[in-house]
Amino acid sequence: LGCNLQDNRANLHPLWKGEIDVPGGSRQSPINIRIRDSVFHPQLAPVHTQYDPNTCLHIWNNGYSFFVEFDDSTDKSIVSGGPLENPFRLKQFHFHWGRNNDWGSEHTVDSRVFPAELHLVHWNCSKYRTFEEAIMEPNGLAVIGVFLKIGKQHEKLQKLVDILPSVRYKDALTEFNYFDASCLLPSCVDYWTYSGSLTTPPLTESVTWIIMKKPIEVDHSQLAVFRSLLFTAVGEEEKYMVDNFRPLQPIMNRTVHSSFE
Ligand SMILES: CC[C@H](C)CCC(=O)Nc1ccc(S(N)(=O)=O)cc1
Ligand SMILES: [Zn+2]
Repeated sequence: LGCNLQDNRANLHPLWKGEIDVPGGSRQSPINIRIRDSVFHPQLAPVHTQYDPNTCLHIWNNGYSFFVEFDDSTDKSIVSGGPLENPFRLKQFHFHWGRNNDWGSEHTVDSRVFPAELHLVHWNCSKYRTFEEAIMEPNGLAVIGVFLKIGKQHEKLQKLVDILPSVRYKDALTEFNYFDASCLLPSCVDYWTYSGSLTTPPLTESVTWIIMKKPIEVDHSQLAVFRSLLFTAVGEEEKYMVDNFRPLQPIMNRTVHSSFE
């Protein structure tokens, strides 16, 4: 009971003026993944991504993160397998990161925090007609989460890092085409999966989360460029886009399943 008797003042997040907890929410994200509490599911096949680099459209700074958006009018870029009954279409990917390398991820693993986390956002095109419709449905979205750790430079990510200064301000948008998002996935196929929510408004409980066990490596200078972005629009008092992660939410009566033993 302690978790939802939290002092609401403690939940006021600098990014949002309102409360963080959705009153009555029973499957909110992010959560701490306790490895020893996760349940191995032998039927959980590897997740299969098939991304067409030509479906990449643009990058935009939406004031929370920067979104790399894809053309989701066809089935050219999809994720299937794993816990998913049918293919889901890639809509966008984005990241969450900290003001330094000591924190920044949304999910944690046995309370270990990573300096950043990538989210590849897909929607259930077999059941719903649009992304906007799918985000309101309990099985509408599938988000692949990938942890980032500081290590060697991620060469394929550099193409994205180099263009970030062009979306420094909130609402800036720049054309960005031909990017293969699968280069951001770790080589290890192991993952955890659980039912959760969007981690920014509208916080809807519509996400099947697929959290990859292994992180990808980026170097500190690449993350430093993420931190040069702004939450604020041109003409506003500049606020660096950092710490754009949501606090951990109560697991309530959910089970995290693993695809590996
Ligand atoms: C009015 C609704 C609008 C269309 C939704 C735009 C959108 O994409 N929101 C979104 C997506 C992913 C996450 S996360 N961080 O992966 O859980 C959080 C928020
Ligand atoms: Zn996210």
